[in-house]
Amino acid sequence: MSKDKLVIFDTTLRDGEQSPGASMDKEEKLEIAQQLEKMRVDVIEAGFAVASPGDFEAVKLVADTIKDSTICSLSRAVAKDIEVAGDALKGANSGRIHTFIATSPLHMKHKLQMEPNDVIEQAVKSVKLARSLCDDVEFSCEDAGRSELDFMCRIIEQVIDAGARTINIPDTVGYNMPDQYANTIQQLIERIPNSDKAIFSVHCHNDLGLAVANSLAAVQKGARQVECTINGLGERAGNASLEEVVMAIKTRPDYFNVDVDIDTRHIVPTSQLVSKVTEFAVQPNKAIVGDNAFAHESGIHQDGVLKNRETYEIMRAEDVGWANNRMVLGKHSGRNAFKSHLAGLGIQFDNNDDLKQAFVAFKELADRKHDILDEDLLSLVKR
Ligand SMILES: CC(=O)SCCNC(=O)CCNC(=O)[C@H](O)C(C)(C)COP(=O)(O)OP(=O)(O)OC[C@H]1O[C@@H](n2cnc3c(N)ncnc32)[C@H](O)[C@@H]1OP(=O)(O)O
Ligand SMILES: CC(C)C(=O)C(=O)O
Repeated sequence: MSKDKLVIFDTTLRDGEQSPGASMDKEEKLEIAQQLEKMRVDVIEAGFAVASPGDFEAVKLVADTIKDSTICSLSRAVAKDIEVAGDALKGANSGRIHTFIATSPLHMKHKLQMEPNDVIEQAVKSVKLARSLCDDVEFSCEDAGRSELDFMCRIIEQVIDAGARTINIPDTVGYNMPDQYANTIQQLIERIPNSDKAIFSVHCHNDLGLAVANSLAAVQKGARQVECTINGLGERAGNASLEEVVMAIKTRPDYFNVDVDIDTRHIVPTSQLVSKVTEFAVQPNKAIVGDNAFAHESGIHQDGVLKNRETYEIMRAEDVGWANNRMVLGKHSGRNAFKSHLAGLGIQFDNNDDLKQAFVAFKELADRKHDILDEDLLSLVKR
């Protein structure tokens, strides 16, 4: 049986850009969008067109240039925002207006200062306006993670009737636990009478480090779009990371009953581009795209990987865009990796005693020095 497609919606250029210090100009956004298109991302949220003249120009440039991915602009449930988003998207091959309004009691009372029924009315009006400008409309219940299920059922049923074709359920403040969030998605799909007319989407924040876990749990309960960002960039602690979501699905086809179209070989180059443009370094131990994600320094691991990579690697470095996996010689390394590395430098040992002696000298050096370079090894062997 063929698997359902999971839509990958990248919001690096919108929610990612909301990280303090990560703002991008239109040329930078276009360069990243081109890389995302190459990777075969389904939807690229290029910005929030009404936010500034520069962001309008950026969304417009991306919409006018990118042909293979759908280009999206965010907008509040406010007529002007929606009209400006529609204007910016006019040149798109495939455009999407994404409109949102908060649905949690806290946000409605204190931030919007609106009655719940008025929130529903404004949402419906906004979706209708967006549909008059664009066939593809997404609606988000902001702070869905702290919203009441009955109220979300009411508003979502009505926005679907008004023409929204993607319904996004953001855990805006990263408050939910995986089973709780997945249960919300399942309940919404089961209880909303017209839920079959829309794709349910998830958008998770990482305040408790659960953004990817929550997104994947929701996929198991029927979500068919995941909103995510490269390197997990995003407001506060960030969003679900695209590379982690995609590689979880690719690596565990036995577990997930969905598939993604992403060409994963572009993941590392895209991560490096986003890091260069935003000047946000990627931590070395970051899954998939960190420098150490496919590096081994411990002797037992190195020995295993030399015999069979699968002993300590669940993915191939080459499949996500690294040139290869890496063996790093250091204080935890063992004789097998040491010997194999020196063989790569053209050095063979005549007998076991020579190897033993060189290895003892290497361990002494590794206790003193952080990074062992090939020059260090060569001079050590000469001695
Ligand atoms: C969870 C998220 O990531 S939501 C997206 C967050 N991203 C951004 O805010 C980035 C872009 N934002 C901006 O450039 C500006 O905030 C703008 C242009 C949207 C609005 O700017 P301003 O008009 O100066 O309003 P300001 O930002 O101070 O306040 C927001 C106003 O929008 C209202 N509002 C907030 N969300 C919504 C919504 N989804 N629909 C309708 N109104 C909303 C607030 O209640 C507030 O209204 P008030 O001015 O009557 O009190
Ligand atoms: C506007 C929505 C999609 C959002 O970014 C959030 O709630 O975090």
